[in-house]
Amino acid sequence: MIELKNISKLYKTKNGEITAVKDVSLTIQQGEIFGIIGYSGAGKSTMIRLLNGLEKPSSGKVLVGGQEISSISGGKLRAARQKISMIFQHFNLLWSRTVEENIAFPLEIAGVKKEERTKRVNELIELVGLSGREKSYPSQLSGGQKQRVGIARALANNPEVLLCDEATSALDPETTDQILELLLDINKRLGLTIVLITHEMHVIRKICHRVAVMEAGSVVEQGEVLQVFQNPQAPITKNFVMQVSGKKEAKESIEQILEHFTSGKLVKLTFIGTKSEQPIISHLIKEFDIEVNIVHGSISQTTKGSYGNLIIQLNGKDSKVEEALLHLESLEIQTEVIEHA
Ligand SMILES: Nc1ncnc2c1ncn2[C@@H]1O[C@H](COP(=O)(O)OP(=O)(O)OP(=O)(O)O)[C@@H](O)[C@H]1O
Repeated sequence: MIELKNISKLYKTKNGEITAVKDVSLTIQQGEIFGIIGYSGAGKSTMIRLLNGLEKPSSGKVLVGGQEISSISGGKLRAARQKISMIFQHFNLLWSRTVEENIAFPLEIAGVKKEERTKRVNELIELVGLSGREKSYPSQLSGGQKQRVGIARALANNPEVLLCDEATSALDPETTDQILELLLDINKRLGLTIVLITHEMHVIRKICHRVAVMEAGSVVEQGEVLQVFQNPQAPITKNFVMQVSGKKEAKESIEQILEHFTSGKLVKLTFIGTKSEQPIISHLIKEFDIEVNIVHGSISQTTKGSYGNLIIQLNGKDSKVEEALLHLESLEIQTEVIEHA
């Protein structure tokens, strides 16, 4: 759906040249949610502007739906950009227009007739969960509701690609989750390709299928989200993964328990892509007649299953504990005995 081939973008400034994007190649599949993560100045916004044709690359090619966005201009570019929509960190709504008038705006520009426009606006309001707020002004809405308007407006002309520019960075954690769930739902229902840029690994974990990590203009790592979480390579990726893995707390918990550790085995379980519905712990207790104490846990959901670690203390007959460990391995949960008394 989207292909970036050896893209570089240089800016000439008074103090010399700045390379905002350096030889980036990426392929984003149709229907995929693809995340680009990086700290401030990594080149994420420049990437978004290259993707929607607002900027031309200094070298390389940008293809969206087979069309080379980076080499067209004028009417052709405007037509191509109709397939690419965008939502923003600060929503960019028209403050003097109501919710329904904001959503109708791109339809008016596209010359859609009044009757059809009203029908489409109603569908979109329903889709983003804003029924009852049609006549409200943006100033009367919460941040989450404003972003819902932004999403509805972005979807008005049935785009093929939705670009999200730090779309949840201005929202509190709970509202962030609600908006991310809405994006996931829209991706599933409409098969829309979503590209999002963010500095928060939580956003990547929650909804992305694949991720590219950017640093100083380059993509330093890319891959399936679960794989990147499981085995981050670049130091910056390790930092991002730490944002959500709770590793520091785990270390402290282990140190604390080791001080008083007198019986059983202390085992670290690593879940990668495990189905969270499985009642693993209660099954261990019932089936193997052992005691299980949870010492520390940090398990997160990704679109491809659970990811994370659980540190448990197992007490019981040696043979039963061994059987329990074998059982866990049969469920493709990695086990590592950290300590035994
Ligand atoms: N129009 C421009 N002219 C000159 N330099 C620019 C321009 N746009 C971006 N840059 C520079 O390119 C680099 C990448 O900027 P960019 O805004 O793409 O990063 P970012 O990852 O989006 O960061 P942030 O989240 O802070 O916006 C920075 O060093 C920035 O100063």
